[in-house]
Amino acid sequence: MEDLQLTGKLVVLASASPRRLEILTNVGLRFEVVPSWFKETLDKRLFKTPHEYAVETAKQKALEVAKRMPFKHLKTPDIVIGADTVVTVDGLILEKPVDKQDAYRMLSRLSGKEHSVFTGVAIILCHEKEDEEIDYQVIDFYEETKVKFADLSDDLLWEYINSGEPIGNWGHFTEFKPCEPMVLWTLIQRASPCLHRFIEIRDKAGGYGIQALGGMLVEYVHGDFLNVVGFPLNQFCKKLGLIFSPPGSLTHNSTQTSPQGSAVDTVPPAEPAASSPPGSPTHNGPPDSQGQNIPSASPAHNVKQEESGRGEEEVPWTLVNSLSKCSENREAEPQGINDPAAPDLTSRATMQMQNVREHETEDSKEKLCKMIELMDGFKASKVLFTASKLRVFDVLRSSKTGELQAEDVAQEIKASMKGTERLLEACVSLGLLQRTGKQYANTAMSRHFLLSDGPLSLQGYIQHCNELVWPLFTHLETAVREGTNQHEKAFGKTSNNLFQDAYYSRHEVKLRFMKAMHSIARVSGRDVATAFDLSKYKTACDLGGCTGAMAYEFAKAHPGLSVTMFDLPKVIEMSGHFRPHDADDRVSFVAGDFFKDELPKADVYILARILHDWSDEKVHILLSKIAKACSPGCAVLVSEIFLDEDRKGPSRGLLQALSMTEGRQRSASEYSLLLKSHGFTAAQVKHTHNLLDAILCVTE
Ligand SMILES: C[S@@+](CC[C@H](N)C(=O)[O-])C[C@H]1O[C@@H](n2cnc3c(N)ncnc32)[C@H](O)[C@@H]1O
Repeated sequence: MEDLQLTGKLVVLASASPRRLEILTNVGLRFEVVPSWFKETLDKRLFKTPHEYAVETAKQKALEVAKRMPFKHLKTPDIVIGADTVVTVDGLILEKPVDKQDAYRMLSRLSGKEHSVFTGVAIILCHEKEDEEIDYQVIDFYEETKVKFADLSDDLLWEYINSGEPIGNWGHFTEFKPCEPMVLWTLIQRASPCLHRFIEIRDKAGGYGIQALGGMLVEYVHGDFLNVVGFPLNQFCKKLGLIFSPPGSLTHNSTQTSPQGSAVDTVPPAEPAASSPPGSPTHNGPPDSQGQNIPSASPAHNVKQEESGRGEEEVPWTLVNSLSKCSENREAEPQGINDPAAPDLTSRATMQMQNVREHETEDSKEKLCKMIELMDGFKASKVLFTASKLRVFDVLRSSKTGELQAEDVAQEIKASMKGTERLLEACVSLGLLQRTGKQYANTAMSRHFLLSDGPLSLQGYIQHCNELVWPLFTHLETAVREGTNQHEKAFGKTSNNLFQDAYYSRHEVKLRFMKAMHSIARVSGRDVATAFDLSKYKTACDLGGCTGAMAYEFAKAHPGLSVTMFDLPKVIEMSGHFRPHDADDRVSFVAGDFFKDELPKADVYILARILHDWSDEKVHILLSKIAKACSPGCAVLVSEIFLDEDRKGPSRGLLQALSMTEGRQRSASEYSLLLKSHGFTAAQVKHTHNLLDAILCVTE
């Protein structure tokens, strides 16, 4: 039996469930946790069977993460695992109770009866194609386990409900942050709903947790016990074994014959992760009987652990392989406490207490992980800044094979061998580079965002962070004590007007600032430009449009729209440097000061990253001027980082506020109120899940 490994692959669990995490961790799988944002709102009536519903939900959860990660986390996973567990009884699907009454309703329905627990699992294989589009292949299956509850008195039920377990006995909410390297710009990009966000873990389908106190309610379990806990490990391992079997040994017959159902689909890259009912192209589509859509573990994947630099605790693949080769037929023998080998009730209770302790340990490990990440965050950021500044990513790209040894890189970047090696190794650990043997190469994420001439290059913004934001943050303590911006301390110069005094006083600083704005506008511009239907408008004016990157995105997205880009004369004189090769002549440039000069006439005024920079007083001056220039039906589109309504995130916005001069960050409803006070109403808000969100309001 060949040993197969997931070495070097980025495996992601798209679930915040500590139980799933524990089950997979226990078998030695190394993975990251990125909880899915997919809302479990599929219409159950559209599904013929409960397992179809669970499988579809699992698939949508996993796809949402697979599609979000390249943009929000700046890395493409190799494998994303999604799961959804439902309990069914009397033809009803029970999910997670929302409160104690709901838990009582569910548990009393289960009392004295046998019910089924279905877990749908989706394994998404992500393949980056040559054009950097990503192919998603879906392997899904489900597992059913039958569980019988004893007759439960009301007193017992309430005692159990009041223990807190049915709706989360480690607190209803837990602060969750997966263990990942914290790179400043990763933070900036993805912190929003992922970091510092409270994620519900009261995730007990049917309102009980069999692995803890809820186990005492159970008379018998027929089938996979771990399936009831939340993840059918046995069948999952078999499927993994099939997927990563050596070429030739792959069979997909199981997708047609397995009683537990399994399907292989390819999802087109452009497809949104929206909910889709069964029968949609991605649901239970025909399996690829030739196996062509399934990647096999090629010898290249079987790199030795010491070469890969990852994974000393690999999955015991011999076991996984054996499982995968086992007959697909389920064993008819019941498992659980009817099984003579199963532990008696007392020892089960002891095991459950042990489980509680293990969960607590896991919980504190997660917290420690987060602490370490926070403590080391600045080092990671500086590694990124330094590697970018030394052009490490460009140097690797320019080599013939796309990979170089440390000494060649050292020579190219004119740095010491020892220092370069350390830098490259640190980059590998942060996912910025990959290493095979002694050869270093860019990762997909670096190719995407870190090459200086890439269409989505963040180099400009990274250098701005390095040269301007970093020195400001070294004076954070004073900034907090004094409540002021620390430009003078950091740069030996006061800045009353951020742009005139700080950014535009020297040519190279201005160019750097413009490059920074340009890179953010290139990365976020399309999502902002397509956030709303602007087809009824003919003209737009992008106030403070800087290099015009956003204006070009609007022109591209709206064929009937002409866009005037308006900015200070010092900026307009340089904006030609940033003109795209396919520049649209519907974009024109006007120089002026939006506080003092007359504004160009337009149907829509765009304010992208403008309002947060100014005091309330100046914001009102600007909005009054826009309101005056508008005729009825005109609109204002504001694009900013929108704070959550409770101002608890995203940290990207709140961290940025720490180095602000006179401005401040606002939530969508604060922007809406602000605009309303100038006669702009009927707010439409778009959270783009990119760097900037958007709000559109119209004049009455
Ligand atoms: C934070 S940048 C945003 C750039 C651009 N809107 C974007 O999203 O990429 C602010 C812009 O406002 C411009 N700006 C600042 N003060 C201005 C003024 N008084 N009149 C016109 N533009 C101004 C700056 O030159 C700069 O381009």
